[in-house]
Amino acid sequence: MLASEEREAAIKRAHGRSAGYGLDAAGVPDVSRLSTSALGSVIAQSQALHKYALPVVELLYEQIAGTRNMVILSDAQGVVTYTLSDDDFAEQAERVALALGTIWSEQRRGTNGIGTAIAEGVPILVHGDDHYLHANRILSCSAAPIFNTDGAVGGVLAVAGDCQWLQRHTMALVRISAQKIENQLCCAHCQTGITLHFHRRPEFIGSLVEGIICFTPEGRFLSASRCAQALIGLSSHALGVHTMSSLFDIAPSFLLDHYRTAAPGLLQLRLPDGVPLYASASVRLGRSTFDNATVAPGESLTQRKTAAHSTPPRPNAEASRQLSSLRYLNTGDPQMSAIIAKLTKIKHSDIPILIAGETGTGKELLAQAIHKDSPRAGAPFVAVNCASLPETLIESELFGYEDGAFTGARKNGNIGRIRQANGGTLFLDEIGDMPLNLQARLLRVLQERTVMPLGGGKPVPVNVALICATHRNLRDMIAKGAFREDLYYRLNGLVVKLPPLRERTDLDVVIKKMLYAEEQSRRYSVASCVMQQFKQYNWPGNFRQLTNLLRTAMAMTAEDGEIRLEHLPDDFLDDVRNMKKASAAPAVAAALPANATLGDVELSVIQKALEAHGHNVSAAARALGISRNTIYRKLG
Ligand SMILES: Nc1ncnc2c1ncn2[C@@H]1O[C@H](COP(=O)(O)OP(=O)(O)OP(=O)(O)O)[C@@H](O)[C@H]1O
Repeated sequence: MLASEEREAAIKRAHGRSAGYGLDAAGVPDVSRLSTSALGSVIAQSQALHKYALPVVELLYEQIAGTRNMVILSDAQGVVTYTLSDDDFAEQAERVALALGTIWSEQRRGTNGIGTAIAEGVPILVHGDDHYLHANRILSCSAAPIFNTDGAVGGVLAVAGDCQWLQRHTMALVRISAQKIENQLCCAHCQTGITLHFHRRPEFIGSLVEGIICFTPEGRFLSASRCAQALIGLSSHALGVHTMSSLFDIAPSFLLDHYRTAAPGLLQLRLPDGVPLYASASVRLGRSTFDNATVAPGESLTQRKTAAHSTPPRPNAEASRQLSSLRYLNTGDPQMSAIIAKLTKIKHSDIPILIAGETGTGKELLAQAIHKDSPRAGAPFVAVNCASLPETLIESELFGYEDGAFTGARKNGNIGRIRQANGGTLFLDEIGDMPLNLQARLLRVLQERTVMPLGGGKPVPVNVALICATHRNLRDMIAKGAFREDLYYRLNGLVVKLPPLRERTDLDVVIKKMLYAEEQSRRYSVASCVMQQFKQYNWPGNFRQLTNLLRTAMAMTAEDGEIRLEHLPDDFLDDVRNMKKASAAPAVAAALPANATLGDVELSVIQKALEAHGHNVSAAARALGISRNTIYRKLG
């Protein structure tokens, strides 16, 4: 909305343009209107705009009904394509030819709400004598351009009425409504793909000022709302060369994993310049839509209600969402049942929890389930992977920093992940990878319950529940002087060790739930000979590998949805064959010394996979169900 001097300047410019068009201010206005067929084709061209704008127009009308006003929708040339008005204003509107098919461009009508909003490209109030043509000075018009995602004006939303009845808040209502329409037009670009709703402050997500950005399922840029362009600092045109990874440093597969977790809270993203953002996402793939509503693996993924797709949640899905997440993870394996029983007992206390287990066994998923079942469920769950952050960044990332604490530090500083988790749960994944000097700082935070940001300032009190995870043997690390004993005893209030997939006795139930979570609109099943192979396989990548394998196999199935041997990837079948000759992981483990750590076993499995795939890292990563980066990291 323009400040009053800016508005006056805009009106002045509009008068200049109107005079330039040779209009006679005191003359009879051109009130001609399009023929019915010409108007029909204009409306047909505005179909997308109408689809998303009309519900908003009706809502807007409800707010101004009875105030001698009319809500108007025009196309980008100022042709009125839709009106909704009070009867007592209709006569006045008729007098100035404010009707369907009339053209309110500045060229025809001089300074006026619709035409001037198009010419200036901003929301504007044109009131009484602001109008260039004397005949229109009985009007007051609040108009806002509706921008397409490419930045061009696609139409105008306006409220026009008797100038003696000006309602001060009308301009704000029109501007908000136009923005609502723009946001919906932006989301409409994403019939299949990923839509991120984001803002620097979590409380603004879901509000009108959130940024909306859409990507294809592969992560290519599709569209961005104006707020998104402003928050990112790039125009829609400049965003065109970006992908989800280049902008936010996350891959679409990460999002899919995120929405299969038990408590997919807000995502925490970072722009290339380091600015942190909070985001929620809606992923629409084929007939499945899932988003930030609570989704546990195996539960029905939440069907997001939109005007276009509205599927009521199924009663059983509703019921299963009532189950606690920990109970949900209890699928009948005795080791898991024992873990869940222990965790359930302490879920109301803030006892630090240490989760051990091989890669992909569901450590983060369990941590989220613990958080979701705890009294802290309404507060943030903040996960930090100590292995994936460069050593130089862990400190600033965790503890935050003051303005100008170091070269390259962001203006206004950064509160750090520990403070972001205040009131909630801090999950430190791969805690064994935390450098020794930071272990000392973390210990101080846990003892003193305060954080001291880098670059000075006062200690800030924090209140977090701590859950850590590791695939390493921390006791061995302590013996080697690589992990602080005092920190270890602070972290291990309760230690639970997640069983690897090959030891789980509930594979049938788990797979059934996973298939259902992937796709509820179709029934999938696993042929018994395939299940037999699954049970014999050693699953070095654990759940992560199983998830990837099932996704691929599901895409291969025929009409009946049964996963048969021919639907499994060749490298998996090769692995199964090789393993039958000599069961890989136990053999690897057996070949290692008795005091070998989980890390040693992992390393051997990775080396074996590399050998089996001719040292092709991508093929080995695929076979293990882990990323190439993980292989490089583990080998490094
Ligand atoms: N019980 C389960 N049922 C279904 N999917 C699961 C289960 N446990 C884990 N997964 C899936 O497996 C993948 C890996 O899980 P998660 O990240 O929790 O493992 P992790 O042990 O933390 O892995 P890493 O050690 O590599 O960080 C995720 O996609 C997760 O959703």
